[in-house]
Amino acid sequence: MLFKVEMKVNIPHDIDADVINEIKAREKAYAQDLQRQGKWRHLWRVAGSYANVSIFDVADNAELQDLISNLPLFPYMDITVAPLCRHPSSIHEDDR
Ligand SMILES: O=C(O)CC1=CCC(=O)O1
Repeated sequence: MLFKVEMKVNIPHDIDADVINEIKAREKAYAQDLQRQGKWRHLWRVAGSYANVSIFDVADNAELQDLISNLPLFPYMDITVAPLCRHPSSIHEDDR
Protein backbone atom coordinates (compact mmCIF):
# COMPACT_ATOMS: atom_id res chain seq x y z
CA MET A 1 0.00 0.00 0.00
CA LEU A 2 1.23 3.46 -0.92
CA PHE A 3 0.95 6.49 1.34
CA LYS A 4 1.92 10.12 0.95
CA VAL A 5 3.46 11.29 4.20
CA GLU A 6 4.19 14.95 4.89
CA MET A 7 6.56 15.71 7.76
CA LYS A 8 7.07 19.22 9.13
CA VAL A 9 10.04 19.38 11.52
CA ASN A 10 9.80 21.68 14.57
CA ILE A 11 13.04 21.62 16.57
CA PRO A 12 12.81 23.49 19.89
CA HIS A 13 15.19 26.47 19.91
CA ASP A 14 16.56 25.60 23.35
CA ILE A 15 17.52 21.99 22.60
CA ASP A 16 21.20 21.07 23.07
CA ALA A 17 23.06 21.10 19.71
CA ASP A 18 24.84 17.79 20.36
CA VAL A 19 21.57 16.09 21.32
CA ILE A 20 19.72 17.21 18.20
CA ASN A 21 22.67 16.41 15.91
CA GLU A 22 22.73 12.87 17.28
CA ILE A 23 18.97 12.53 16.70
CA LYS A 24 19.35 13.84 13.12
CA ALA A 25 22.16 11.33 12.46
CA ARG A 26 19.93 8.47 13.68
CA GLU A 27 17.04 9.83 11.58
CA LYS A 28 19.24 9.80 8.46
CA ALA A 29 20.45 6.24 9.06
CA TYR A 30 16.89 5.03 9.76
CA ALA A 31 15.50 6.76 6.64
CA GLN A 32 18.27 5.43 4.41
CA ASP A 33 17.78 1.89 5.71
CA LEU A 34 14.04 2.06 4.92
CA GLN A 35 14.83 3.45 1.44
CA ARG A 36 17.19 0.52 0.80
CA GLN A 37 14.42 -1.86 1.87
CA GLY A 38 12.03 -0.19 -0.62
CA LYS A 39 9.62 0.87 2.13
CA TRP A 40 10.44 4.60 1.87
CA ARG A 41 10.13 5.04 -1.91
CA HIS A 42 10.55 8.80 -2.23
CA LEU A 43 11.93 11.49 0.06
CA TRP A 44 11.72 15.09 -1.11
CA ARG A 45 12.60 18.32 0.67
CA VAL A 46 9.84 20.94 0.42
CA ALA A 47 11.74 23.93 -0.93
CA GLY A 48 11.95 26.81 1.48
CA SER A 49 10.83 24.89 4.54
CA TYR A 50 12.09 22.34 7.08
CA ALA A 51 9.65 19.75 5.79
CA ASN A 52 9.55 16.77 3.48
CA VAL A 53 7.08 14.94 1.28
CA SER A 54 7.58 11.20 1.22
CA ILE A 55 6.02 8.15 -0.39
CA PHE A 56 5.93 4.99 1.71
CA ASP A 57 5.24 1.51 0.31
CA VAL A 58 4.17 -0.69 3.21
CA ALA A 59 2.00 -3.74 3.88
CA ASP A 60 -0.75 -1.95 5.78
CA ASN A 61 -1.70 0.96 8.07
CA ALA A 62 -0.16 -0.78 11.06
CA GLU A 63 3.27 -1.06 9.40
CA LEU A 64 3.14 2.62 8.42
CA GLN A 65 2.27 3.57 11.99
CA ASP A 66 5.14 1.44 13.30
CA LEU A 67 7.72 2.94 10.89
CA ILE A 68 6.62 6.53 11.44
CA SER A 69 6.35 6.34 15.21
CA ASN A 70 9.91 4.97 15.39
CA LEU A 71 11.40 7.94 13.52
CA PRO A 72 13.99 9.51 15.84
CA LEU A 73 12.58 12.96 15.00
CA PHE A 74 8.97 11.78 15.57
CA PRO A 75 8.55 13.82 18.80
CA TYR A 76 9.50 16.96 16.85
CA MET A 77 7.36 16.54 13.74
CA ASP A 78 3.82 17.30 12.62
CA ILE A 79 2.89 14.47 10.27
CA THR A 80 0.01 14.08 7.85
CA VAL A 81 -0.75 10.88 5.95
CA ALA A 82 -2.85 10.28 2.84
CA PRO A 83 -3.49 6.86 1.26
CA LEU A 84 -2.73 6.63 -2.47
CA CYS A 85 -4.09 4.47 -5.25
CA ARG A 86 -3.18 4.04 -8.87
CA HIS A 87 -4.26 6.83 -11.20
CA PRO A 88 -6.05 5.47 -14.29
CA SER A 89 -3.81 7.57 -16.57
CA SER A 90 -0.53 6.52 -14.95
CA ILE A 91 1.96 4.81 -17.29
CA HIS A 92 3.83 3.29 -14.33
CA GLU A 93 2.65 -0.30 -14.01
CA ASP A 94 4.28 -0.72 -10.58
CA ASP A 95 2.37 2.18 -8.98
CA ARG A 96 -0.02 0.29 -6.75
O1 LIG B 1 14.76 16.63 7.48
C1 LIG B 1 13.65 16.06 7.43
O2 LIG B 1 12.81 16.32 6.56
C2 LIG B 1 13.33 14.95 8.40
C3 LIG B 1 13.88 13.70 7.90
C4 LIG B 1 13.21 12.62 7.48
C5 LIG B 1 14.17 11.62 7.05
C6 LIG B 1 15.42 12.30 7.31
O3 LIG B 1 16.54 11.84 7.12
O4 LIG B 1 15.21 13.55 7.80
